Amino acid sequence: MSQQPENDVATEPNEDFYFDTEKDLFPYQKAEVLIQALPWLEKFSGAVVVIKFGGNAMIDPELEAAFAEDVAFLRQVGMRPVVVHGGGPQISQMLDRLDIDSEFRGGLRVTTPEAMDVVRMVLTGQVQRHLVTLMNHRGPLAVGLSGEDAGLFRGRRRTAIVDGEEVDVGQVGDVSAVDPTTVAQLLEARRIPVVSTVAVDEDDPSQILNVNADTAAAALATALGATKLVVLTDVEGLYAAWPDRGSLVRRIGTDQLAELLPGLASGMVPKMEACLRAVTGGVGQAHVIDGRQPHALLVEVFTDSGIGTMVVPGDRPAEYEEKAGEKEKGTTA
Ligand SMILES: Nc1ncnc2c1ncn2[C@@H]1O[C@H](COP(=O)(O)OP(=O)(O)O)[C@@H](O)[C@H]1O
Ligand SMILES: CC(=O)N[C@@H](CCC(=O)OP(=O)(O)O)C(=O)O
Repeated sequence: MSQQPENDVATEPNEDFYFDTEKDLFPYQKAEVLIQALPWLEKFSGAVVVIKFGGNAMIDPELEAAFAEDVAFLRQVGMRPVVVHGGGPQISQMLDRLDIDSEFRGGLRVTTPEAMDVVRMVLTGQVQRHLVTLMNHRGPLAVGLSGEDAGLFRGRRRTAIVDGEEVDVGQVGDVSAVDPTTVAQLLEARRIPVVSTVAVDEDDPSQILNVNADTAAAALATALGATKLVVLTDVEGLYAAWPDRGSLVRRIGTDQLAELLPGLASGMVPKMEACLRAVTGGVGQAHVIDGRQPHALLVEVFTDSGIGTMVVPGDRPAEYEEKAGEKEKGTTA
């Protein structure tokens, strides 16, 4: 999806964020940071957090390493992180190398049987393996799973909507059923599951389907009764009037998000749909945050102000950047 034209106007990450904690923080400020984290450490102890890591964030090795550290940190302080990864740019690169045509319609990759082989190979054989190895630098905790494993994801073919018309996009599906047993068992064993988003076709179990990773992350978060879904992307969050930078939404209720959705441009649609589905499905809160900022995940979870866009249940008018107060401490599922 990152190939879409909206990306041309993506905002630049804030360079001021890069600082050296040893040089730039006085010792008492370090203590301040730790103290600020305390209520969140208490609140999220034992919480299941599903994190969607997009293919765009994986292009930068430093960001990837920071992400792996953040996930290890969450696990180390007693949370139960689950990583669901994308890999759109990596799939496109491999399709190009193999000279296989690839295009997106309505935000979904048109997936021929030949392209599906490449999607499966890149997601489970390349991207997932790479993330598992990276995360295991800090201890042998990460275990890779595909949606094909132990009935994790079953799917149904879907079409795309382009200019109001239904369009066939081939072997592309929506998640129709999730069996989270194996993921839950891994969490129980204090492992970190790393999930690729291929689903078995419910109507023809000899076939597999390509599922958008945001959609799959939401389905898994719902099935696990997760406390939080966090989607990392390449923009600060949801802009209500994209690309007007003054319209960054800090917090929004599901009712208002449902009203906003039909007017959104395609890049944000699967992400906001995923947040909406997860929170209406019982996940306490969903966040879209800027994966271009190192340690964005830790900032979101452990600081009072949080970052990005937070989706909460029910009727809450959108709050914009300057109006947002302290982030809401959602209910633990
Ligand atoms: N209303 C909006 N708010 C924020 N970003 C938007 C909006 N509409 C479209 N976009 C685009 O969506 C992009 C994120 O989607 P995508 O590229 O598919 O992300 P990812 O690769 O992380 O899945 C942003 O970079 C931006 O260009
Ligand atoms: C159906 C569909 O479009 N599937 C996506 C799956 C990967 C994905 O969603 O990756 P990102 O999160 O990096 O975009 C694709 O083929 O690119």
